[in-house]
Amino acid sequence: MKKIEAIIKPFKLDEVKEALQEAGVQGLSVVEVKGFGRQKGHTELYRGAEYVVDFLPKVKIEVVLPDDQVERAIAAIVDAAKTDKIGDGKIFVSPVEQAIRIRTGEFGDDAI
Ligand SMILES: Nc1ncnc2c1ncn2[C@@H]1O[C@H](COP(=O)(O)OP(=O)(O)OP(=O)(O)O)[C@@H](O)[C@H]1O
Repeated sequence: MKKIEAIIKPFKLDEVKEALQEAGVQGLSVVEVKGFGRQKGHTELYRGAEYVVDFLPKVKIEVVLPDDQVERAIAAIVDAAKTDKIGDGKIFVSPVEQAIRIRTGEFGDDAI
């Protein structure tokens, strides 16, 4: 299993969620975050206003999925989240040791 953490522009959340569902993802978590990337010091548009990039509001999607779904999910996120402007976001992938579905007691891929 792997965990994908995708930090995206907030207005792209619905589109990315739908793309992930189409790619077979069964569940995910969303966290509101603030951050900056390499482009600090530049300005970025957020809801029609121009911000000097310090800490910009972003949304982080966390999804744990079987190894064989990772490539498809990444492609779905990139496709849905891309605007070709700075601040489009980043995707991080890390290994997950175990998952447990509390109600049923299932483990591993069966629990996702
Ligand atoms: N190395 C990192 N570690 C953790 N979070 C990061 C990292 N880089 C970027 N982020 C998070 O991702 C968000 C989006 O990054 P952003 O797209 O601005 O990166 P960038 O490198 O400047 O790319 P771009 O050139 O497309 O703007 C940041 O606001 C921050 O929350």
